[in-house]
Amino acid sequence: MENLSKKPRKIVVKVGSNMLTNHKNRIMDTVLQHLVGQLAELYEDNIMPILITSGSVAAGMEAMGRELSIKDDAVRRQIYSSMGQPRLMRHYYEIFQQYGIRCGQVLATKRDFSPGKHRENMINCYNGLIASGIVPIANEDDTVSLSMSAFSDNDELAALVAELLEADMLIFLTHKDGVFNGPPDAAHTEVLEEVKIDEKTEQYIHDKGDPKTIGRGNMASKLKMAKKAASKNIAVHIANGTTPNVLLDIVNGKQIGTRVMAN
Ligand SMILES: Nc1ncnc2c1ncn2[C@@H]1O[C@H](COP(=O)(O)OP(=O)(O)O)[C@@H](O)[C@H]1O
Ligand SMILES: N[C@@H](CCC(=O)OP(=O)(O)O)C(=O)O
Repeated sequence: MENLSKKPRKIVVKVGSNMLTNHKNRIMDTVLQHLVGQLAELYEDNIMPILITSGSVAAGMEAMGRELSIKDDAVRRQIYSSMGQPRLMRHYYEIFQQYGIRCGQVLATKRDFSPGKHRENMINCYNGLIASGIVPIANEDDTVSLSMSAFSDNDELAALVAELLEADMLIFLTHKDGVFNGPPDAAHTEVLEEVKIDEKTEQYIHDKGDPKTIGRGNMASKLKMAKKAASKNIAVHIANGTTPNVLLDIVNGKQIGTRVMAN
């Protein structure tokens, strides 16, 4: 069992689209309530959560349906995320408000992390929010991201933010219980408790994610980004976001999901 000698003060939590949506691709308010309830508990314990959330495209599809007259896939994503992002934020804003906690939105493209003025600007923004007691909620700015300035997915955004802020912990919450040693839904496979950064993890990846789903990442990208952050001495975990109290249990050192560790 992990034994944290002191509790982390800054935790980046990344939430994937598949965890937030049901099989009809509708955002599940109960999942958001459970998530924000735990973030609020951390906040009250003087641990600042920084939330990286996917789900804008899903929230846009929920409102528009899939029947857009526009056929270009890139433009369709722009339209869905443009409509969906404020809907997603409304959910978060209202739930955080129930706990008396303020939250603010940070949308970024990869250019915002390039060294120099952009990066400084990003750091100032996060530090300003954190110093003001406002929980940052980040997503990729899908409406303006061009492929050359796009993150591979929000797993990359989460790792970059964790590094940028020198976070103590990075937690990827997804809809699987962690990294499995084979196809996650097969009877004989189980969750790996630990993965080391120099371990050959390709062998564990069963597929590249379901192309029909609305997210963009997959377990391969999560592992790559998890290893990158772990190599910078950030404690990294991958776990199922719908497991009761998963965040609080991880922070309190309980073995849950997969921990990605430096060697
Ligand atoms: N070894 C593995 N362990 C866990 N999940 C895996 C593995 N190999 C492939 N996957 C797939 O990776 C997907 C998780 O990534 P994804 O759906 O993109 O999550 P998110 O929306 O949280 O970013 C799951 O659908 C799962 O089927
Ligand atoms: N930025 C997109 C999500 C992109 C993404 O990385 O999705 P996911 O693989 O579900 O974390 C959105 O808000 O819909």
